[in-house]
Amino acid sequence: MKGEIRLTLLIQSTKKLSNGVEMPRFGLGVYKMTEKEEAFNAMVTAIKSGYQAIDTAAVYQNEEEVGEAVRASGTLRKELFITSKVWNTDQGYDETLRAFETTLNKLKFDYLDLYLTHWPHPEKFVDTYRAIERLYDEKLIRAAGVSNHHQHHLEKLFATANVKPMVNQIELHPNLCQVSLREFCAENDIAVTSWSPLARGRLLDDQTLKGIAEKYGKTTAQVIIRWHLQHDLIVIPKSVTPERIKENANVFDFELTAEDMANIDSLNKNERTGTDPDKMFS
Ligand SMILES: NC(=O)C1=CN([C@@H]2O[C@H](COP(=O)(O)OP(=O)(O)OC[C@H]3O[C@@H](n4cnc5c(N)ncnc54)[C@H](OP(=O)(O)O)[C@@H]3O)[C@@H](O)[C@H]2O)C=CC1
Ligand SMILES: O=C1CO[C@H](CO)[C@@H](O)[C@@H]1O
Repeated sequence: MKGEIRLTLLIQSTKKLSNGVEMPRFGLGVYKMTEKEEAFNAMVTAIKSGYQAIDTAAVYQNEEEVGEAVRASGTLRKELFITSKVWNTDQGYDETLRAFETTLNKLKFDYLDLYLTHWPHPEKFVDTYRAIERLYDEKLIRAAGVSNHHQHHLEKLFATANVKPMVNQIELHPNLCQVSLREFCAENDIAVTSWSPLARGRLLDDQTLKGIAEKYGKTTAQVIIRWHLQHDLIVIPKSVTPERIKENANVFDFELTAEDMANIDSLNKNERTGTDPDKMFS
């Protein structure tokens, strides 16, 4: 019990976004949680274990379960940070406003903490973000952001946006370190969230990571999550397995040395598990 309380306190570390909103550095990703009961149980387990953030999207088809899990968790809505995203087929100004309303209705919330353009649709991402800015101005979302945006997409947004995106959620893990995009985001005060932080499980048998994990008495997943946190990234590992949900959160009681951070950095191969945003719509 004592250990659980300690873990809960430790995982409540936040990153201050450019507008001053505190975003939890650690949360639960819920992609592929489409089986309703499994999704609901995983989300409740996470919140009860101290997770303060959930990352969903309209296309994940589990926004209802997110809302239900929040209400069933015994944690106040305002203690949690919920992100969702507008899917590609709903992009455009009016379409995004409508999609947001649907999302809010599914969640049965009266606001979202963060809303993102899921992918930069070449003809529509600027208008999509304009709608997200309107939602921000109307205080329906606490922070405005994007996902899968390269530097050139962000530069295009900067030319028209009144408010720079506060977050860019991109694929990022030791095989895809995204160094230059991370630097560009830092220069522009855009927080970076790592999606597929465990490379969808593909990195868990890596020998370098296994060796480092052994040294700290941690698992490979915990070492990777710690690597994200020490790089000032927001990290949202997904798991439906109760033990793993707890394991992934148990990363606040050790620190990787600079040498181990550099060893993990050296695993970079610029290798994606998902699609390059520039190829998503071609
Ligand atoms: N913006 C975007 O375009 C995208 C956003 N995302 C977001 O990022 C989140 C995370 O990315 P995701 O693609 O889900 O992949 P992750 O890198 O988080 O890996 C998830 C996989 O790793 C397994 N796993 C998790 N923890 C452990 C552990 N401790 N030990 C062993 N295996 C483990 C899970 O299995 P199991 O569940 O069976 O336990 C699952 O198979 C998504 O859920 C979503 O919220 C993801 C993709 C694109
Ligand atoms: O969030 C997501 C989950 O993964 C999907 C398949 O790769 C992506 O298209 C989507 O962006």
